[in-house]
Amino acid sequence: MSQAAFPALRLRRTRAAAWSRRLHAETVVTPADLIWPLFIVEGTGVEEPIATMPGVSRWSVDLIAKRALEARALGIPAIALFPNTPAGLRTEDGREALNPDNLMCRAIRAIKDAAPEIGVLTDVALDPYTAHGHDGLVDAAGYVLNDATKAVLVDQALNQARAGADIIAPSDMMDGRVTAIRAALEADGHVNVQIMAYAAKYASAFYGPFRDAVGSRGRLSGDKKSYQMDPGNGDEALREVALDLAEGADSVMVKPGLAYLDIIWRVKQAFQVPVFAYQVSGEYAMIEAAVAAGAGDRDALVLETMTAFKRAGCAGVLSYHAPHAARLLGR
Ligand SMILES: NCC(=O)CCC(=O)O
Ligand SMILES: [Mg+2]
Repeated sequence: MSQAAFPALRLRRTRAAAWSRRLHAETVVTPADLIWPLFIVEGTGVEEPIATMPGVSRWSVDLIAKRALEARALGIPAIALFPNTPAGLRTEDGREALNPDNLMCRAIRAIKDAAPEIGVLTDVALDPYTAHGHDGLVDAAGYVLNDATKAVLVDQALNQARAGADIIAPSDMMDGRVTAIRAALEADGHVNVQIMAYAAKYASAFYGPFRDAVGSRGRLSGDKKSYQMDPGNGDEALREVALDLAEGADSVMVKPGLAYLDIIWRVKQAFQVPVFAYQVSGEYAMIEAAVAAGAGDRDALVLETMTAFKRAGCAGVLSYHAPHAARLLGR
């Protein structure tokens, strides 16, 4: 294709006026692109601020229902739930994950009562329930067992679906769990419950504040490198995504977000499926730290990062800044 040369071609011409910039925008973010992750804690009327995530709190079940109403008012289609399980209920086998009256299930029911039109995404992994802070069952040497964990995750997913979850999101990185969860959901009648697989989840340093939020930081022995991915690996991410899609995932996630835009792009180009990014706790904290230091403007940083995720190919973004972004976008 031949194109004009300067001065016939001036790329600044279409940037000169605001109306024209809007007209030529290639990427548009709306509140419908957002999923809002929320932390749940026991009690009534409880809001517990999370020190490493200024502006983010844990909420008791009654107040979580209010957040769902807030999401609805802001045009946010879905929320994601993460429980801070009381210390006394954390065990080696994480069995509280299977309790039909656990914090997660009570929160799902409260949200479905208050705002049934809001999608509820639930995390499948054992880390908020285990005494050792790992996502699965560990053997005597501290290795996270794949197949034994997978069996528990299936029961955890069913427990969530029976409470009313709309999207089951396995974040554990065990091999083969999507097949097993899909089969169990079908057999139990949950044919329209979706699976969003955390397909390419990296062993990242950006999860620190999240571990504070769910209370697993001090517990974690060792690291998660035997199940989460090496940050240097890109081809392997495509294999992870291919496997989860073949197993029946409806959508896939790349996590963390901003440092992995190339992975999002490669996944979208290779598979043309719905890809979601998780802008994780450490990314949230970085933006807030920049704002607190006077080094950046929150509104601009939030909107620019959201736009970057969409440009890279995302169908949507899980972000702790979701309500803030929705407020900005709804103006
Ligand atoms: N399974 C969910 C997460 O691990 C979230 C991590 C974060 O926000 O840092
Ligand atoms: Mg996998």
